[in-house]
Amino acid sequence: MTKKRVHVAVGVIMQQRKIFVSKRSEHQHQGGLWEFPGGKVELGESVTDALKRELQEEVNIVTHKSQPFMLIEHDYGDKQVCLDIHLVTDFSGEAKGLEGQQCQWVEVDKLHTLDFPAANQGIVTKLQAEF
Ligand SMILES: Nc1nc2c([nH]c(=O)n2[C@@H]2O[C@H](COP(=O)(O)OP(=O)(O)OP(=O)(O)O)[C@@H](O)[C@H]2O)c(=O)[nH]1
Ligand SMILES: [Mg+2]
Repeated sequence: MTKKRVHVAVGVIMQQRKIFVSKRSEHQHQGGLWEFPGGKVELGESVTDALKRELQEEVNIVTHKSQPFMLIEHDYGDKQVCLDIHLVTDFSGEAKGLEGQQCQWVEVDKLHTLDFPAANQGIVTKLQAEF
């Protein structure tokens, strides 16, 4: 049986050494863990467009500038994901959870104190090494 493989646009929203994170709801895949906002890239959609759409839908911001940061392939067993992670360096609007999810701005230095899905470990490590 072939496993589902999902291409995900993920946004690291950064402002003055703080990063905006939200909590996945319990019923979602990897529920109850913190995440960088984002979601699935739809058929025929570019990653940049998917990122812009998801960030507007989930956390209320309009992305003006983003740049590729890293790509992570991870197999959860029940699901295989390809996280296409982008740094969001310019946006407008106040970041807030539009889907009832808990959100917070967290210092880069404190990112490792939050519980993220396993696939995110590499993102936290790279962010703390570079910023
Ligand atoms: N958005 C996001 N998804 C992540 C992260 N890390 C990670 O493993 N994922 C996985 O990526 C997959 C897709 O993301 P998603 O659930 O946000 O997709 P979506 O917004 O389109 O929502 P939906 O599932 O309700 O349609 C999930 O299986 C999720 O567990 C992360 O930091 N951010
Ligand atoms: Mg999502």
